[in-house]
Amino acid sequence: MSFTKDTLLFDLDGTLVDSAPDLALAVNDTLVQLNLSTYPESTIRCWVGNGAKVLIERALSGSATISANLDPALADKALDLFLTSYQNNLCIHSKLYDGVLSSLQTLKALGYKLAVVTNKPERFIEPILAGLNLTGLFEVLVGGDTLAQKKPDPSPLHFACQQMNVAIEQCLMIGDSRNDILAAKAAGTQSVGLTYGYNYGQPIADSNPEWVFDNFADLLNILEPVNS
Ligand SMILES: O=C(O)COP(=O)(O)O
Ligand SMILES: [Mg+2]
Repeated sequence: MSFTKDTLLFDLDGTLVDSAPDLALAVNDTLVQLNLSTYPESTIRCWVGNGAKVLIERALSGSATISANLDPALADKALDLFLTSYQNNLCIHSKLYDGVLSSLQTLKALGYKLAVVTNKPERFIEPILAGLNLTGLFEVLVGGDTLAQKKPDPSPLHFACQQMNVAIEQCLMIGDSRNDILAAKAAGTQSVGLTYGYNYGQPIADSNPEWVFDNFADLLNILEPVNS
């Protein structure tokens, strides 16, 4: 299967960047400051995907399912601590997945418009891209707090399209999480699911994206030069 699209919407965490080590450090730093027990990175990895607020609420609950008894004041305080801790340590251990930089450069050279649509707070996107040498590749950066809704809601995808003046049908969404695939389906466009990311420890194929790839560079096999 191949197709002609000219705009690529990329998820960030678990797709371009393995950010879980730094997210886990900030989560555990927060828990230590609150005199609560910490969790292994392998556990925290499975809590990433719905933005900072949900991540810290899962950590306070010790589970992917947020406790109904969670104290809202504690959750607010923990979120503040987490955001400060993460802000100060965005790119200590985070790294690009194999093939990301060269593939993005190739796709840009092939004529694609590139955008990031992440559930991560918007303020963190640019510093992380800068820390990993991805500055200047993307036309638009949409964060989890850019709009009132985040993925799996389709609004951030539509917003990215409006900013780039393209139709949603011209776009392909590329992500590691069911939130990316659900958002693409709700927006009415196709998606690629990458198997190496977070997705709550579940296979991304379960969400039925049009393509499933094990490596980021596999994208190059379906993307021909724009207007070729
Ligand atoms: O930070 C998160 O919870 C998820 O971010 P992502 O949408 O880039 O995967
Ligand atoms: Mg992701």
